[in-house]
Amino acid sequence: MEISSARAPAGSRLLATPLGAHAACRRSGQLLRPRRHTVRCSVDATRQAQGIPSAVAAEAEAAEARKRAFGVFCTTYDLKADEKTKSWKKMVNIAVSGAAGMISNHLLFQIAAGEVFGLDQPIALRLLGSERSFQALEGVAMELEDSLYPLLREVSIGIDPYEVFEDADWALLIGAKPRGPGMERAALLDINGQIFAEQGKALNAVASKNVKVIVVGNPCNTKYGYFLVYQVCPASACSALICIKNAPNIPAKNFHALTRLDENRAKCQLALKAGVFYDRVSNMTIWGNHSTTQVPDFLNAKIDGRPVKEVIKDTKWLEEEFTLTVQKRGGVLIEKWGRSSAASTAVSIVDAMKSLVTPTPEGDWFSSGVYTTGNPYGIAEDIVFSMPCRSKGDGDYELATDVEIDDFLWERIKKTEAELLAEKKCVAHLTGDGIAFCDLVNEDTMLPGEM
Ligand SMILES: NC(=O)C1=CN([C@@H]2O[C@H](COP(=O)(O)OP(=O)(O)OC[C@H]3O[C@@H](n4cnc5c(N)ncnc54)[C@H](OP(=O)(O)O)[C@@H]3O)[C@@H](O)[C@H]2O)C=CC1
Ligand SMILES: O=C([O-])CC(=O)C(=O)O
Repeated sequence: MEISSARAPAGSRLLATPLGAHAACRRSGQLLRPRRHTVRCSVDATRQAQGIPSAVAAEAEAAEARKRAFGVFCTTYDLKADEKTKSWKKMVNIAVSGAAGMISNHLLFQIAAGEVFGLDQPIALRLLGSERSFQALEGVAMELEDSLYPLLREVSIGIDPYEVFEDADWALLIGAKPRGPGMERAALLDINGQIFAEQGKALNAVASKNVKVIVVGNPCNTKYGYFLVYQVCPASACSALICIKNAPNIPAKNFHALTRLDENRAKCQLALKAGVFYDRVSNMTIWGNHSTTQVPDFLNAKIDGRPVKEVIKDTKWLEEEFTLTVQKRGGVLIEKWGRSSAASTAVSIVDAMKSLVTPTPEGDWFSSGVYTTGNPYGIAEDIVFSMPCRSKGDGDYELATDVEIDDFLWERIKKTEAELLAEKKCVAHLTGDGIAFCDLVNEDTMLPGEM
């Protein structure tokens, strides 16, 4: 294996039995100081080691695809030659930022196992880290190697989003810098905001033009933030808006801010109260921000196909305890765990992706933070706001129109909308909207992880 900043020459190719090529990669032993820290096989070394002539241009395409592969994944294989893989679909490229973090440590293994796309979908994982996390990222890639997932055909790691996002069909933006001791939140917001702006630009430049993007990272990480009650911090909807504005060639509709964890938490609480298993709860909308102003909608949600209010007649509980429990679930979890939800967040990312690649069950919907322009509810345009969505399973979605909004719900929606509009002003310098001005109301802008 070689670490190199140079691209594999066009027309180069790895031809080998799996272990042979791997050994050749490792034998090359040319550890060049990486400019971009992309780990890849040494194509030339492999070729030399195996006496393969340079004129193997026929396989250039395959070599191009494998040029950044890590470890065992730099071996060449022929999907079609393998009986088992003949019915497999075309490879899907999934880029993941924050790949050395806690959430990714759960998520990558679920994706590699086929839990999102099914057992006939080969997968390439492109993992984005940083100088700081690079060694950890190698550790993640090694664990993926050792897991021997049949569907996982490629893994590559790097720290340059322009390399890692190349041809990405999906981009899962999980990484966000945690705040260090003594660091001002505004400074961190700027640093993380810049990262989401850069990643938006990189996606715009090199990803598939129809890439689907799920933004998970909060631009102001709250891992340590729950100690600091008086400070404020925009959430992942804001990161998604920054990405959208920096990726003008990608349809804004393709960007999602994760609120599926909030939806799952709300379903669980309703099931608990009604004394039913959580698969009986449907039509659960989270409106608005992934913050403590989010609105878990008990007006439209159903239990066993009946309106929640017919099953749970305790309106006070629904309006107060249920709502607060969902809004603050992340914080309670941090108190117990000493860190923010990672496993359940990973599961909810799998759920969010599955909701886009499988048809939504008849009559049901799912929540996602999506771009509001053209929304039928009267929510402010040009923000990212969680709303009820339906998909035909083609990666796209439509907003559900068969929803009821009463005065109570509308009042809550306006509150979370006001927060998102205020957050938008805080990142104006990153969205092309002029000079940033931050006047967030502390009490209303905390993430679920902040108490
Ligand atoms: N929308 C939602 O529902 C939720 C969102 N979140 C948010 O998701 C984001 C990621 O959360 P999570 O994965 O728990 O965060 P982690 O703190 O585990 O990871 C965050 C970043 O820290 C760096 N890092 C992590 N582990 C290591 C390591 N061992 N060595 C070196 N660097 C490391 C990585 O950054 P890098 O590679 O860039 O150096 C990574 O992206 C956060 O912003 C969090 O607030 C969390 C829960 C729910
Ligand atoms: O603030 C965090 O990092 C945790 C978070 O978003 C949540 O649990 O919903």
